[in-house]
Amino acid sequence: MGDLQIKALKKAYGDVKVLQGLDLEIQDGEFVVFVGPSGCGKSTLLRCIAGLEEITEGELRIGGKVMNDVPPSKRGIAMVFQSYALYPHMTVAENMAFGLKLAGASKQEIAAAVARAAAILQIEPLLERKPKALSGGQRQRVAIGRAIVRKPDVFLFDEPLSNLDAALRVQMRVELSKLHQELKTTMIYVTHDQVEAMTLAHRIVVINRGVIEQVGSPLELYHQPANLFVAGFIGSPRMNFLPCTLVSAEAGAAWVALSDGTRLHVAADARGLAEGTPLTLGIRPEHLVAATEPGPETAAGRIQVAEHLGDITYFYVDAPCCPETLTVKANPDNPLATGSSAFIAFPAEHGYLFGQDGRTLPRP
Ligand SMILES: Nc1ncnc2c1ncn2[C@@H]1O[C@H](COP(=O)(O)OP(=O)(O)OP(=O)(O)O)[C@@H](O)[C@H]1O
Repeated sequence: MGDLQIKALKKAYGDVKVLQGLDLEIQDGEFVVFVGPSGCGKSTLLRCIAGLEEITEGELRIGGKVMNDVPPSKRGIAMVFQSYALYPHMTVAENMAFGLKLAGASKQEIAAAVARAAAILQIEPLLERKPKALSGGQRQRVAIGRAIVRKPDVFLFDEPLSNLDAALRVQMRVELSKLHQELKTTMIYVTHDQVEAMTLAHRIVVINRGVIEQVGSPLELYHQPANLFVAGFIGSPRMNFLPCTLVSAEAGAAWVALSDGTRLHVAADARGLAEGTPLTLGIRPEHLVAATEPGPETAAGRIQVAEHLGDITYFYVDAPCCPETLTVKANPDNPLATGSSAFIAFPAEHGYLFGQDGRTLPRP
């Protein structure tokens, strides 16, 4: 069975603590994606699961068995790397067969497994070629095929698509999703590409500095980020953050003042915090509204750059209410242009307030 339990897992290289005591459960058949900024420890966690790195402290179970001291080949896992790691002197078929051959499988078994994987990945016409005669996307398919033939309980993917061009990434992403639907095997996938994480995962694990910040479905993380870090990490372009102070709080609603004095109403529960408490207001680009005329609760600004992408327009707005440039996602028929004055509205129901500890204040 491909279920995993990770308990208080720590990994250190000498004095460098890379993973700081992680707890995580993964169900059999789940597609789980680890995301986080460069150096946060996501590959290290994957390599600890694979057995390529020793676990410093804590416990890893796969299928109920403690795996801490079990060698990689006995863990029931297969790993696909960014670099493909194919043997250049072997054909595609030989590359795919190699692991089974080492494990002592019969010729018939090997042939059947290779044929099945080749059919799933639609690489039958390539079986007799050497890796150098394949495109990047085809090589990655062979690397995945090599993992499939081993019928692992758990697939581990370490940024498998990052060497491919944008169009091929999209295509392979869809294929990986289909592959998972077909095999229904647990998949654990590391990426720094948010779109990959959002589209592939049942659950995303957001890691930051060796700590899990939040675990949840893509839309949970998007709509209910637990803290400022997750709010800023999930979603592209990023959520806008504005420093503000608390003016007053009632059940499910707070008034805050931005740095230019603009007062806004936000659907968040700030009761219990003192007036004047510094907070951060977060609001996503698609929820800000840029208008030509002022309205109630609008802040004045100027459009620094308007990017017209056809189906949508992005406005980058400098406004005294915010030290950072605001990003506004607008309809293409919005008449504002580079250099225009703009009035930015912050619909209360779409705002998030973050406390000084970075945690999201409760929302109604
Ligand atoms: N063998 C090692 N010795 C010392 N430090 C290491 C070693 N391997 C990794 N690290 C450190 O551990 C941290 C986490 O590395 P890891 O590769 O897991 O990050 P990551 O989140 O996968 O980043 P990226 O997206 O850049 O690959 C980094 O700060 C890295 O420098």
